[in-house]
Amino acid sequence: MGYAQLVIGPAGSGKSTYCSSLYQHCTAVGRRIDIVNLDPAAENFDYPVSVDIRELVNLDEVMEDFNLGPNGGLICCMEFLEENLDDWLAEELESFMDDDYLVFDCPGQIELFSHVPVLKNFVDHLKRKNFNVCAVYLLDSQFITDITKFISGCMACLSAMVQLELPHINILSKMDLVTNKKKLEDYLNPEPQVLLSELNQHMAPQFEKLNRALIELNPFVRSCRFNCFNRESRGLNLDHVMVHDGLPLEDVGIGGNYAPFQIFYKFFRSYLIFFLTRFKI
Ligand SMILES: Nc1nc2c(ncn2[C@@H]2O[C@H](COP(=O)(O)OP(=O)(O)OP(=O)(O)O)[C@@H](O)[C@H]2O)c(=O)[nH]1
Ligand SMILES: [Mg+2]
Repeated sequence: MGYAQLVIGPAGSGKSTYCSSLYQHCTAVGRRIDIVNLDPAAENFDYPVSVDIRELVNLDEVMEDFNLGPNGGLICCMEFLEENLDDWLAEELESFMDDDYLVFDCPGQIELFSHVPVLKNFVDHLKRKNFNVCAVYLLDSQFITDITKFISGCMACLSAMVQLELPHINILSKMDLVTNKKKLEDYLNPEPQVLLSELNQHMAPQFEKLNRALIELNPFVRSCRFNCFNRESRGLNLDHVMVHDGLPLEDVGIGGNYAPFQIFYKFFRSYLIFFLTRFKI
């Protein structure tokens, strides 16, 4: 059985920097990891790249050939990767041993973990190849400067969790940039009622019912738990995020059973759509 970590999160959230810190950490403790670049648009790396999607597909050529912009081009590249899972990727993965630990540095297009099924199919492929996979979701610490930003960041995390159905670890990145550390605890393991009252304070009264429904959604509140990280890796023991090789994942994120999440998520989505159409927001 091999081990894999999918590093995801919005554009610029610090995924590649995190991969590089993880690489340095593992080198320092004498543990081997291999980093796979899955971002066809990436140019510079602070870590040695073991497998590179750019050897399979070239973003500039795709944009030119199909007359696409950078985001459309990237999705097209990822779909090409999906078509080549059984040959190109399978061949690349063959060289890794049973106990190897792979870290996938993913592109930041939010579509990839909201509704485009490419990453999900990619994960399923890894599982079929006997990899034990977890997702590490990075969210920029600027999301905690304001409760409404924080909630939208958490909803994006939840969307990735529900899509990928993987053991999931949330990490707030760039913690060195947080100036007001006083309220940090409130965000790392938030109390639902505190979130609710802050949301109500920051939003117009017509949102109160929606805010309550959101906070009462237990899985949603659970998705709001975060670890901290900055590029000097202070504040997060990086061993913690590699814990899924053998230890119970429930300790670090959400465990394997996603059925309740999906039911809640679907319920919440219909509630949101109903609310938005009913009140013409
Ligand atoms: N201050 C500070 N800046 C950081 C930290 N981590 C990353 N950055 C900066 O944030 C920017 C984006 O970092 P990347 O690691 O390239 O982010 P990414 O998520 O890989 O970006 P994409 O691949 O383009 O989606 C860079 O300028 C980094 O130097 C951190 O811990 N602290
Ligand atoms: Mg990157």
